[in-house]
Amino acid sequence: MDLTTIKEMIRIIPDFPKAGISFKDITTVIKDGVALKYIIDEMAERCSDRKIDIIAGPEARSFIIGAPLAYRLGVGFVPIRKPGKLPAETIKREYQLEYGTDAMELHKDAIKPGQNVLIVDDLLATGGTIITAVKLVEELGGNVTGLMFLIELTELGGRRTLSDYDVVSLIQYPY
Ligand SMILES: O=P(O)(O)OC[C@H]1O[C@H](OP(=O)(O)OP(=O)(O)O)[C@H](O)[C@@H]1O
Ligand SMILES: Nc1ncnc2[nH]cnc12
Repeated sequence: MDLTTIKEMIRIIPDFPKAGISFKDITTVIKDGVALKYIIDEMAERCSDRKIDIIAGPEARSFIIGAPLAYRLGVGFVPIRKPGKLPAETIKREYQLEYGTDAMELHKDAIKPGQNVLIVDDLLATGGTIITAVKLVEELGGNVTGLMFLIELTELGGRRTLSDYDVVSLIQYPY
């Protein structure tokens, strides 16, 4: 298995969920056990020189990658969720998507001040989702040590939005 093969396994759906969006569908990767193990191991490898106390990731697709990566690194995983899903006291922020607006919440006791937090997601597009996740984590006093993605859409400016942070992506699309 290698990253070229993983890229070939990603299914591209034109005009989903609306006209002009070239949707990168990772379900075709994660249904393959060898491919899923490979991407998690590859991410773990790229974390080896970092201090990570906990991983956080935004609903929903980051959960698929973030939880096994946390297990592999022997740390915990914290979900950042769409409004109304987390049951205890939360903090909340609104953000813009490539195709709409939304909001996310984080439990107030999810991160301890000073904890080193790796934020994970399946895909970096405009960076709107992840910068919101970063702000939520930082609001609780977390130290964001890195941002890890399976896919980066390089022409949508995510890296510019996240220029203060260490961004790692396994697969890039110039589209
Ligand atoms: O960099 P951005 O422009 O913010 O876009 C990237 C985000 O968009 C997708 O999630 P989506 O909001 O579609 O939600 P889902 O994970 O619940 O499908 C993807 O999983 C990222 O979280
Ligand atoms: N083009 C895209 N494909 C899959 N997920 C996305 N999230 C934001 N943009 C996306």
